[in-house]
Amino acid sequence: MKVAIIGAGAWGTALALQAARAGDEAVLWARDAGRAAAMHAVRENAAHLPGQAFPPNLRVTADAGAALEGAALALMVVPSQHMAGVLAGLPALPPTLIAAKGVELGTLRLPLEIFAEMRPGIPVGVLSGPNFAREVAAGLPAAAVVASTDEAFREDAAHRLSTATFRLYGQDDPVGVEVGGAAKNVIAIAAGAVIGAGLGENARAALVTRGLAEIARLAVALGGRADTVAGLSGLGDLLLTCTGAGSRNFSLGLALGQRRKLADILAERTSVTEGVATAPAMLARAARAGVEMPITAAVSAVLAGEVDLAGAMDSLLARPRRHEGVD
Ligand SMILES: NC(=O)C1=CN([C@@H]2O[C@H](COP(=O)(O)OP(=O)(O)OC[C@H]3O[C@@H](n4cnc5c(N)ncnc54)[C@H](O)[C@@H]3O)[C@@H](O)[C@H]2O)C=CC1
Ligand SMILES: O=C(CO)COP(=O)(O)O
Repeated sequence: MKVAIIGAGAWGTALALQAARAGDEAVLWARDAGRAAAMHAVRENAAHLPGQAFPPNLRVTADAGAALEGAALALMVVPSQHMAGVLAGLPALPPTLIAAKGVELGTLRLPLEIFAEMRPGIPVGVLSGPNFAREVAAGLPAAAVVASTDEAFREDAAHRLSTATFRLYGQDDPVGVEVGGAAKNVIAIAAGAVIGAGLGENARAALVTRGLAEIARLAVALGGRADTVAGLSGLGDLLLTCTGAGSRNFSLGLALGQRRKLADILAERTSVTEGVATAPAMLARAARAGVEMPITAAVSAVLAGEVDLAGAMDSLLARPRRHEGVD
C-alpha cells in the first residue's frame, strides 16, 4: 500500500521512514523541488534528519499530485501555522492522519478543525504522543496514539503504521489528543525557563503538574476528556518535552531562562518551535471557552515581551492557593 507524507521536516521524514519500515510504499512530499530532488538522490534528509538513510521503498517528490495518486493514507506533517496554506494547494486527499501539534494564530483552530473545514467528509484522525523524530527514525522503542471518531479508520491506520518498536494505540478522543499535543509545547517552554533561570527541579515538577491541570481544563471545555490528557498524548508528551534536552520548546525556554532574547534564539533556528505561536493562540482559544490557563498566560506574556521572567514567576506564585484538581 502507498502512504503519502506531506511535509518533509524532521517528523514527516521520521514518519516516512516508519511507514517504509512497516512495509508500505512511502512517498514523502517536500514543497521545494530542489530539496526534494537532493533528498531523493542522497537518500537522506540532511537538513532536518541527518544520518538516517532512506530505504528503497521511500521516495521523495515535490509533485503533490504524484505523491498522493493512489495513496491509501496521507499523513499531514507540516507545522500548524502553515497547514491551511499547504492544504489549499493539495489535490484530493485519501483518509488522513494529522501529526502537527499547535493552534493556528488568528483563527485559533486546532489542526483537525482546519482539516475538517477545508476537506470535509474525508476520514481523518490525529497521530500524537511522546515522540522525538530522531528516535522514531532510528527505530528506538516508542508509543503514540491514533485518535479518530471513525473506528474502522483509526484501527486500520494504527495497525498499518505500527511495528514492534513503534506502538500505536487506537483512541476515540481526537480533541483531547490535539489539545494535549499543542499545549505541552507551551508548558515545555515554561519548564525550560524554570530550569534555565535556576529555579530548581521542585519548581519544574510543580509547574508541569499544574500545566497538566490547565491542559485538562481546556480539553474538557472543548469537548475532550480528562483521561485522554493523562495518556500518551498528554502526560506522556509533557514528560518528554519538559525533561528531554532534545525538545526545541524546552531548549527555547531554557535559553529564555538564561536571559537570552527571543529574537536571537529564533534567528539561530531552522526548525519549528511550535509553542511560540501556539501560546497566544491557545490562550485566546481558552479565553473564548472561559477557561483559565495561568501558565500559558505567563508564557504568552514573556514571549510577547510584556513581562520579564521574574515578573511572570511572581504572578504565578501570587495566585491564590486553592483545592488541587482541574476545576
Ligand atoms: N520533530 C519532532 O520530533 C516532532 C514534531 N512534531 C510536529 O510535527 C510538525 C512538523 O515539525 P517538524 O517536522 O519537526 O518540522 P521541522 O522543524 O523539522 O521542519 C519544518 C518544516 O516546515 C516546513 N515549512 C516551513 N515553512 C513552511 C511554509 N511556509 N509552508 C509550508 N511548510 C513550511 C519546512 O519545509 C520543513 O519541512 C510540528 O507541528 C511539530 O510540532 C510532532 C512530533 C515530533
Ligand atoms: O512533539 C515533540 C515530541 O513529542 C517534539 O517536541 P519539540 O518540538 O519541542 O522538539
